[in-house]
Amino acid sequence: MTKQGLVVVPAEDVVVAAAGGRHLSFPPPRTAGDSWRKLAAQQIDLGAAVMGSWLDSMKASSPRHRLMAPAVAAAVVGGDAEHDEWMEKHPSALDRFEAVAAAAKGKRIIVFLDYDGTLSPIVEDPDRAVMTDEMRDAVRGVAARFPTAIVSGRCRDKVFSFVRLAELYYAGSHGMDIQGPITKVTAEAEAEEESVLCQPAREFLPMIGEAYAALVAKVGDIPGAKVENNKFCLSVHFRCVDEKRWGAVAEQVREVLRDYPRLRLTQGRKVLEIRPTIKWDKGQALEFLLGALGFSGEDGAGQDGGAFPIYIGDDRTDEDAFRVLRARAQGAGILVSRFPKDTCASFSLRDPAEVKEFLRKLVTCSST
Ligand SMILES: O=P(O)(O)OC[C@H]1O[C@H](O[C@H]2O[C@H](CO)[C@@H](O)[C@H](O)[C@H]2O)[C@H](O)[C@@H](O)[C@@H]1O
Repeated sequence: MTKQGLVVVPAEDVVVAAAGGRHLSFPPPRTAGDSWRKLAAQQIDLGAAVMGSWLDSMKASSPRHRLMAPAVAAAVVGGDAEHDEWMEKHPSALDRFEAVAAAAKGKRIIVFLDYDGTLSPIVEDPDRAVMTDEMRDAVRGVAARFPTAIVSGRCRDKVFSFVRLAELYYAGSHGMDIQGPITKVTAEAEAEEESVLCQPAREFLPMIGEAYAALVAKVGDIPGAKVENNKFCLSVHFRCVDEKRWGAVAEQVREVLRDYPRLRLTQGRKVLEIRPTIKWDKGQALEFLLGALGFSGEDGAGQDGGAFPIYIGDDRTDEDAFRVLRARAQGAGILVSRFPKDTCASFSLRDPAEVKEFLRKLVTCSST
């Protein structure tokens, strides 16, 4: 974006010049230093030095928007060399499309799509994160050819109201609420439950409801703060809160969590996420869905020549799914990001517009 000779750089999404694709191996090598181990520490520490670490974590993942000239922007993120190096490890999935298609040949492609920041751009108001008709067409096209799932932190009904495609699988609440495609039969009210495939955190529903009420009461007075009920998890948004008051948000959330030791905190893009302590995340949801589609097991063996899962996501919570793909040495994890980030994904795309282009290419290549 250009404004009076300056580049408006959301530092959360610091932009550096895109490097061309000049990458050879498939999948590309893992980020140096196994930085995914650091990502495993994404659960925010509730122990000593809690407030400092919460706030540091909130700031580190959500730097302020800044106005910068391109050269300054490059300097801030370590210059083009750092970006080039990162792009070598996580090349553009568009530039490497042929390599991805070749690796998938003879296998069953299964597509997993995160919602916010992947199918819709990040916006200030979570209720307005709509998807364009063009994106919907692209997803519809993919779903007509390959099993396709939306895997989102949002509650399943909410994300369905944005996507509005009955033929997809939906894994809402960070994978804790999985539903299969809605058919004519399951569309009938009483049969809807039959399309629910997995809800491992059901027993937490009353507790989540209580914690939601407590959070609304606690952070409701902080201007800009917003609590979103995602059914099996909760989001406390601080995107619109003055940075000086982020500490107050963290403090209030911590107070509520003190009363609920069976709930834990993770962090997304300018959002604190409260969820049950069960070992279930987007990675487990990915494994569950692969199994439901007949591709369980480490080698992804099953029908046809095995599975080739493609997972596209932009957030820390998507790393759980990228890690599963790495561990299974299967498919392709694609991070949506404009700038270098620690990730277990093999490839990258810059933004939802590139995601749309990638999905369209998948459709075209499967039709030829
Ligand atoms: O797993 P996702 O589908 O990516 O959901 C993660 C969270 O996304 C939403 O929040 C994010 O997007 C909002 C709209 O662009 C933005 O305002 C917010 O700052 C982002 O964190 C959603 O509202 C959350 O409930 C999800 O957990």
